[in-house]
Amino acid sequence: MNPDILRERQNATFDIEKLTNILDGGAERTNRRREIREVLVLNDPDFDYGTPTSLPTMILKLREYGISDPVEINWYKSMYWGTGREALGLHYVMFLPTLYTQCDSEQFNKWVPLIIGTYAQTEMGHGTHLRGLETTATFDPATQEFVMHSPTVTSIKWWPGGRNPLFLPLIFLSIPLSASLFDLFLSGFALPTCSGIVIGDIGPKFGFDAVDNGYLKLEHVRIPRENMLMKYAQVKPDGSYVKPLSSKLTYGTMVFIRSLIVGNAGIVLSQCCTIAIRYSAVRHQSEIRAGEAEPQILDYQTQQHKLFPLLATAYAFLFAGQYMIDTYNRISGDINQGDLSEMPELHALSAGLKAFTTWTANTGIEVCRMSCGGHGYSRSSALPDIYVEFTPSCTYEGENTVMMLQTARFLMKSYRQVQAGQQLSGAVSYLNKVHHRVMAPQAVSSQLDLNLNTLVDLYEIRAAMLVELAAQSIQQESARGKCQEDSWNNSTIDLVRASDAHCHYMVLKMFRDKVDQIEDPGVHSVMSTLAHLYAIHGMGNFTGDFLQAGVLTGAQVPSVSKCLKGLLAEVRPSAVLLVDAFDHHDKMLNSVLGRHDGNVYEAMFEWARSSPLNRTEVHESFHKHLKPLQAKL
Ligand SMILES: CCCCCCCCCC/C=C\CCCCCCC/C=C/C(=O)SCCNC(=O)CCNC(=O)[C@H](O)C(C)(C)COP(=O)(O)OP(=O)(O)OC[C@H]1O[C@@H](n2cnc3c(N)ncnc32)[C@H](O)[C@@H]1OP(=O)(O)O
Ligand SMILES: Cc1cc2nc3c(=O)[nH]c(=O)nc-3n(C[C@H](O)[C@H](O)[C@H](O)COP(=O)(O)OP(=O)(O)OC[C@H]3O[C@@H](n4cnc5c(N)ncnc54)[C@H](O)[C@@H]3O)c2cc1C
Repeated sequence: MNPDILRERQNATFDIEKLTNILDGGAERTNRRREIREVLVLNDPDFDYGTPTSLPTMILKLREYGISDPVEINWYKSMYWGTGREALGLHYVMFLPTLYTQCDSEQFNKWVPLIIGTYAQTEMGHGTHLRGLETTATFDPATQEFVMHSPTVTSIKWWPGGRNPLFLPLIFLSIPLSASLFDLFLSGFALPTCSGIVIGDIGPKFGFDAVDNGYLKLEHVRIPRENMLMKYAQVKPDGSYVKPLSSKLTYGTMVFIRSLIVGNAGIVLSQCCTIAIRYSAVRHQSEIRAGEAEPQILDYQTQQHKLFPLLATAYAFLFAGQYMIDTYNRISGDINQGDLSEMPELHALSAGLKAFTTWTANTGIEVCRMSCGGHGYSRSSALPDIYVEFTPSCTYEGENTVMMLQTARFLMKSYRQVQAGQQLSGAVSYLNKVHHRVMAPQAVSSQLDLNLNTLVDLYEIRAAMLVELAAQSIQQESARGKCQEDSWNNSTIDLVRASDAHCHYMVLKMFRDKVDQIEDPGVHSVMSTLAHLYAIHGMGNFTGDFLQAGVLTGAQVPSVSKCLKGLLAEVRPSAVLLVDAFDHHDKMLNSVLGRHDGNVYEAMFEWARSSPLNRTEVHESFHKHLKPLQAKL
């Protein structure tokens, strides 16, 4: 083991295993995760690490081991495929969940165990604006069939992931039977038997190469009436239409995956922090004091400033992911029982946190890569691949700006309710104080109060202030004679800013609530330091907001920076131990820089030598091209 890494792991001030247990949701979950990793994957003789041929093996193994819990599926898949993306991701996170949530019982029993499928919603002309989708589904009572058709070039289904030419069971979103509703259909196609279908691949992408995103053009293709997913809406044999309790129930799968993406952003950021911080502990470069040995780059304050706030953010997003999926499970359970009262709040929370966490993690991955210098740019670090696989999450499952505006819509509605004298509950209950001016900024002391509860209050006031400013912008636009829609559009910068601040407050509050639950003194102490770092770093990035909200004075601004530097120094001794607690296995990280033993240089040389380019001392291209050319000179 590298001596630097060894030294970093001495004198731990907290129990790493206990922190790993907290991240997993308990010691039993940690044991189960490791059992899946060590016994069911790494020690499985059939396991051929991450090669495409192992995909069918993985599916059969999941069934053989009876793994059906979504989280356990993800543990197994992420061990199997490491930081890459496997071709069946969409099957697991969209196709199956849609069948689970939108099929009636007869359809569920008929389809769920049997098929692999994709999710064809986006069209060439519309991805965000679902009410603009053009694919039609016209019911023919004479044959009891739906006629599926792509009337225009922009209606061609574009992007369905995992469009395996042999299996084409897919979930459709199609123009509705009635003007504002969407309905889901299972195609049941199996090529090449169906005529009227034109499919293909949309071509090379930025990344996401394990997934073959395709296109699908339908020319009056007929499918049985029974292929409409009929849990919430039905078309009767006589063609009569039974509307769902809410037209937004059709959007349920997107809310599910957005809820998963929040925690996934934390996982991906924790992977990158593991790589960058372990590497920074073994990389020596330049000098701090002339004549002395080159220091670990982790001892440079700028390197700590790059990485430690991201480390705190990774923990924050992992805890937010736990809160998000628990909230999703609770509210979707109520929806399943017909209680849709919290569906708007679930939509607003999942949409906002999906955008907030992916935007932040996306930027953070690049900071981790650049903090590793040239070796960070090498594929051996795994950081370029992680970035290329993660970055589309800012676009898919709801483009982030649009998602932030959906959250803003909920915040504006809530603000109006407070203005009308209503008492709010849930995540927006802090807006009640705005109305009664309880949010009047406290007379802040000359010293910045570092108590975590105080910091949460300051973020709450900042969010409330920005919500009020956005509402006032809309009101001012209306007062200038703008229609409601133009007033909204002319305020969307303010609206996104308000949603971002609302999500930032929510994430810090979740982090603080999780820290409060930690009983072990050592773990509580180090987590409390990270939560402070998360809050103070955000205050440094958005100082203007806090000044504008009147909760920070110009005289206090220098103390924010001073406090930040102190927290960075406080985290330094525990940095490697904090990434060890994420418990990412070397095989899954697949990173020369992030190895648990820190033996980077030896591994890097072996990695380079294993390249096909180095299979011979002199590359064949010399003999084939250069030598004949030289002979002619
Ligand atoms: C079972 C096994 C599971 C195994 C799981 C393993 C774990 C895996 C972990 C891996 C995690 C992450 C990896 C992810 C990899 C996934 C790869 C994904 C590939 C990509 C796929 C896709 O992109 S699929 C397509 C996605 N497309 C979208 O998201 C479209 C976005 N657009 C929309 O959602 C809507 O158009 C929009 C909401 C923007 C507007 O809708 P619209 O109907 O126009 O509504 P509005 O007019 O704006 O508003 C009207 C009112 O409706 C309310 N509302 C809107 N949406 C919802 C909703 N979803 N729920 C509830 N309410 C909604 C809105 O608030 C308005 O209400 P108001 O009261 O009138 O204000
Ligand atoms: C890797 C990847 C995999 C995908 N897999 C699938 C899949 O399996 N199945 C599937 O159905 N789809 C899939 N998609 C498609 C994805 O869902 C859409 O790309 C996404 O919903 C964004 O829609 P769009 O592409 O139409 O972008 P647009 O909505 O056209 O966005 C372009 C710009 O317009 C802005 N904009 C749009 N509407 C508004 C508004 N109301 N207010 C302000 N600004 C706005 C956006 O902010 C953005 O800046 C995938 C996409 C990617 C990148």
